[in-house]
Amino acid sequence: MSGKSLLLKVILLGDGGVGKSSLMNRYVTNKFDSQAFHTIGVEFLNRDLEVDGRFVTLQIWDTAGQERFKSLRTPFYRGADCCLLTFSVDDRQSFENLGNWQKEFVYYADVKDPDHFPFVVLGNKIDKLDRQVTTEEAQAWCMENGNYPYLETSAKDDTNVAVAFEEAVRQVLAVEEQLEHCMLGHAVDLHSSSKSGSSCC
Ligand SMILES: Nc1nc2c(ncn2[C@@H]2O[C@H](COP(=O)(O)OP(=O)(O)OP(=O)(O)O)[C@@H](O)[C@H]2O)c(=O)[nH]1
Ligand SMILES: [Mg+2]
Repeated sequence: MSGKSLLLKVILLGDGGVGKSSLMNRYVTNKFDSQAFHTIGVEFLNRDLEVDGRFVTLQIWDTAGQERFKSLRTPFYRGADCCLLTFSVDDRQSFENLGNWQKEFVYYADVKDPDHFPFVVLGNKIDKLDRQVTTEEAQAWCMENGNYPYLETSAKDDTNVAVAFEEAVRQVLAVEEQLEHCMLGHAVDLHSSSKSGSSCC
């Protein structure tokens, strides 16, 4: 892989047991453990990938979703480029907690511009038959809370797992391109005599 790889930090958040560790392990090691233990604190794994011609090293941070580990996970939110808000489609409470996870992230990561931060929402365990959250409800939540991309995954069956992490990279690159575009706009403005130029950021 090229030495010009971009390092991106993505963080997986969501209730205990929704499958964050399973998604990370499926993506990085292509393994699934049906008896996985709860995470304590945080763990991270790297994977190199290419998205739309850009070489990226994805540093995936997997956090402990159980409430008792809050103080162990929150110090690691800073510097994240993307946040994957994860719930399990067979666990309604985990879906209803998405807003709390979003708020916890924004607060502890000290996100300056939450409206433009790249969040991606994952509904995991779609292999399960006893669904408690419909695709439409999840899509509606994403639309109302920041127009976030929504993907349904199964770490068990390896459904959409790579697609989800690639979408995270796309979201980060899109924000980056927007910023570059704005900076270019300002640079042009500096040399422009027009005072009515519009700005995008
Ligand atoms: N059927 C099914 N089970 C899954 C899937 N993903 C994870 N699991 C199972 O759900 C349980 C919890 O998965 P974990 O990956 O440990 O969940 P977690 O979100 O990391 O939980 P914490 O570390 O406590 O925050 C384990 O028994 C997994 O095997 C999935 O896509 N389908
Ligand atoms: Mg875990």
